[in-house]
Amino acid sequence: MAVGARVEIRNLTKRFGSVVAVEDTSLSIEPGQFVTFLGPSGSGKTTTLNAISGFTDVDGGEILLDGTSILSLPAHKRNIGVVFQHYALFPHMTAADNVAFPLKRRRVPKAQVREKVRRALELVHLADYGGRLPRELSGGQQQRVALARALVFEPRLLLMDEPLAALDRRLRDAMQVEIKRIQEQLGITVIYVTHDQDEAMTMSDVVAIFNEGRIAQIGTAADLYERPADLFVARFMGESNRLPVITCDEGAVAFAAGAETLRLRARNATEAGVRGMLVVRPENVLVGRERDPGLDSSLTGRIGRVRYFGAYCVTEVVLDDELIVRSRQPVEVALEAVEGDRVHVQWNSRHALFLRSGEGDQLSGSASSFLDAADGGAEAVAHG
Ligand SMILES: Nc1ncnc2c1ncn2[C@@H]1O[C@H](COP(=O)(O)OP(=O)(O)OP(=O)(O)O)[C@@H](O)[C@H]1O
Repeated sequence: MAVGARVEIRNLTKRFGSVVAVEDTSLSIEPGQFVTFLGPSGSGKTTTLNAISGFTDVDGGEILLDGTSILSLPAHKRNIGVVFQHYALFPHMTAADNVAFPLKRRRVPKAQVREKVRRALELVHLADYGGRLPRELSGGQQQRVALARALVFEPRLLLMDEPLAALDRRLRDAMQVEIKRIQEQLGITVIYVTHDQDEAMTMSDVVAIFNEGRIAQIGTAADLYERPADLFVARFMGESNRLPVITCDEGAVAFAAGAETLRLRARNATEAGVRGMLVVRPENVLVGRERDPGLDSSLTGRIGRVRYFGAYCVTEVVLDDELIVRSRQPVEVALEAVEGDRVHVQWNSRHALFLRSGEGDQLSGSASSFLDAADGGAEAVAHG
């Protein structure tokens, strides 16, 4: 059985002309870990992956596999399995011949090739499909052949670049489970690139959030969701309500609600006068006709759009200055309300996090948008 490789990236830098695709990035990956690179388009995920696989050269830094530099080795000598979004199978070769290809290139004796190909196809549940051409296989089956081909030479590290992006939702869910099963069965290290935060959250031991060629934060899905290091991570991981605020003193921020300035609690606010956002997840926001004495933070507004999703409801509350706060609650908990009803939006301050504005954040006064979803997620930011 293969055992996973340890991967060490130190101060990696890669430029394409004047574009800095990866900037001074460092990362340590433990043997057998499943690490996902998540981030917006153009943030450097693929370039980092390609630097590891050897498909791209680098301008600076070091990449070590089990303590040994691999940068001077050509891609095919690194012994790393790679799967891309587009299966890249040879169309004129059967599934079995496709899987055999890396072994033949490594001059593995014929008798061993047959046995290894059989085992690899079995691993991806395609034992009976070896004789088919790629065009005679579904998208999901082709991707499984690509996976078998990447695993057949028993690499200790597998790189996957959006391998499921071309598949439909149901097939993608099934393949996520398959990939996890295979990774756990083999014990190999996996680095996985995706745009899809659900995929990242369900599959990974560790998620690295990329932003403009750097890693903004690395941690478990729960770390990133519950303790985002900055506004970029908070916005990228899940949905969030974000209220533009300014800190007033320890544990409190000021929020301009129309003509009024309200004081809201924010445990992690320290010195006064810092601009930023108060971040509260929609699942921690309750909407009620009365103030709930158990919740220490409250704003008033009018019911906007209410959407029903079967298991839960999303209620939008429009504040006086036309900002929207969104609440997501199980249907039986959600307030039955009609558009225009006057209500309280409330939360417990232990669920509110103050995050200072960074250079890239939009903070154009109180009318700035403060509610959005991650890349490709739900809609809508500012109201009106
Ligand atoms: N071969 C190339 N030539 C020129 N610029 C490139 C090349 N490859 C990548 N870049 C640029 O480098 C930056 C990082 O690209 P990269 O493909 O690593 O991002 P990504 O996070 O993988 O994006 P996506 O999710 O869209 O694949 C981008 O600005 C991109 O335009």
